[in-house]
Amino acid sequence: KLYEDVADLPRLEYDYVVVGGGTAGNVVANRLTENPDVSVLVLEAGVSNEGVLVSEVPFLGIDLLAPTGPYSWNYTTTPQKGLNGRAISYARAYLLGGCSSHNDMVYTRGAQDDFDRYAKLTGDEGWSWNQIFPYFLKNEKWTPPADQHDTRGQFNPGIHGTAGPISVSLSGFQWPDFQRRIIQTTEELPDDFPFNLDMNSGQPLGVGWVQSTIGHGERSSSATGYLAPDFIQRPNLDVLLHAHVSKLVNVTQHQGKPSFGGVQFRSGASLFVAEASKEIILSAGSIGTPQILLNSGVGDHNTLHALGIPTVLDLPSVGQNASDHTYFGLTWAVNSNDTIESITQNATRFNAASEQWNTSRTGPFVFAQAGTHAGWLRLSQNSPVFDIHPDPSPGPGAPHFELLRPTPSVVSLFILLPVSRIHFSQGGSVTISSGDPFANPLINPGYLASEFDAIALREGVKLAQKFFSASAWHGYLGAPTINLAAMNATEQMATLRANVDMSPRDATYGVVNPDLTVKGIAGLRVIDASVLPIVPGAHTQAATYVVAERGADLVKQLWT
Ligand SMILES: Cc1cc2nc3c(=O)[nH]c(=O)nc-3n(C[C@H](O)[C@H](O)[C@H](O)COP(=O)(O)OP(=O)(O)OC[C@H]3O[C@@H](n4cnc5c(N)ncnc54)[C@H](O)[C@@H]3O)c2cc1C
Repeated sequence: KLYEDVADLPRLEYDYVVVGGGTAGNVVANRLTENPDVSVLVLEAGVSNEGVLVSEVPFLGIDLLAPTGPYSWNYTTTPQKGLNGRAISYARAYLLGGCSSHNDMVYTRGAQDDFDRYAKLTGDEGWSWNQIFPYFLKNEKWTPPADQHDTRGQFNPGIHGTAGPISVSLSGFQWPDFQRRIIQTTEELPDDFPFNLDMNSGQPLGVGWVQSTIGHGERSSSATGYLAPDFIQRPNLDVLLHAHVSKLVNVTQHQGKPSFGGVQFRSGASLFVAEASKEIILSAGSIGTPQILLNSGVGDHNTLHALGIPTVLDLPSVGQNASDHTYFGLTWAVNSNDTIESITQNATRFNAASEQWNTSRTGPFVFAQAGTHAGWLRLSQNSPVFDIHPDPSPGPGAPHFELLRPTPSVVSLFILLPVSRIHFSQGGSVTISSGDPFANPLINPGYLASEFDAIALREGVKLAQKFFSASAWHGYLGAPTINLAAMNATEQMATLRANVDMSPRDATYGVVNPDLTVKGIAGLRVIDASVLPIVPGAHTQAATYVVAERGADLVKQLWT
């Protein structure tokens, strides 16, 4: 059941307490409560996703991405060396479903090479592409687009799940002229921009149709999917909103290891403790999870000591090695009236679109503004960057960057995502600077921290320009609307992960073992995006879902 007020909660003792009702947390809660003998409490700091129109309507999702507002944690990064010392706003979802309730809904699994590298880095074949693949299918429910258009040639039905909780579909609204030009570009410049029938096959390179976590014209999130009415009504599952977790408490020793028996959280003006008899599972995401570990005395001893936090376990890797994709927008004017702006800046069309969505879940409002297509591309093998920097990608089948978000707009926007972390020392970090567990953490995504990132970004800009140089765009594309030389470069891409890294069981670095248990602590696991050892060359919600699906199985295996 979903609770808004702690006073209504039937109890404060459960088998499992899951911290964070986000993308991963709700998966774990759902799968564990498949067993009616098991009880689970989810503690979520944010608000309900119910009735939040900007979360439900794909077209309006872009409004949610503002880093401030009622559905955001309102974070700011530390000054970024790679951005000339600028600090930037950093969006993180503050509502049930976490980032799956506010993200761009782009569905990308990543490359086979990404997961095979995870298997290598953790020493656990269970994280390899072949063994993780069934979890993609388990998570997904392939759904016809809202406009029921003929999708042949736009995806490969053989690699999609049909019965999972998360709906995935191709766009249910079309921009025919614009889309035709994209496909024409893949035919005109196939060496640089080959067509890829389905970028979710494990071989993402090329340009293909974007798939989104949308079903029947609405956003599909971990809240709407994994906490759907059939699941949230389970008598063994309680979800408490407005429950801001501060730290883990009640330390005892269990088989020679420290163990936390309780989770302290703030609800209203008061503090409460929820107890877990089996495990506490941290699913608070790449910022919340390391912050809670540090608040609890699990982290670098010197940092903790300086802040007056007693060390429970000296684990220096907590919050380190963070990385994020970098976002860079290029814009052009277009000679067309069939644009996003023709809806957003025309009250009559906007209201008509709204009405159409309300009555039939069709029309422009089912379109997620993340774009109709995406391209996953590599630097040329002969690029001089490889003379000064080893190739950071996990293999020849993985991209160095993405060209995303070609949308029929007054501006056509591209995003570039250099994917370059190859060594732990290159990462950013999430840490704390205060003994107050409710103070905002210090978030350093390490944007453009490595020379490789900057060079790859420059090469990506050239590729984006080349894409639009195809004759397919003649007469359509106007002048660039930005002056590249005067640009400040990069905004948040917000796929931050890898600061509670998985590492082999016997490794002296890392935070969690391959089974996601926290090293050196009993009864504590991390199941969210923060455990991925290196950011995948993809948007990260699909990877997070499979981490959570496998993570839940690992918990079940231990306790049954
Ligand atoms: C702006 C933005 C756009 C994105 N777009 C895409 C996209 O289009 N496609 C894609 O694949 N990926 C996208 N991502 C990335 C993807 O959504 C995330 O990587 C993924 O959802 C992370 O899941 P998670 O479970 O680790 O964390 P989250 O989903 O963030 O869940 C963490 C939950 O824990 C809660 N929490 C945190 N701290 C506490 C605390 N102390 N007490 C209680 N609760 C707490 C949070 O409120 C949140 O609900 C985007 C991310 C952002 C931020």
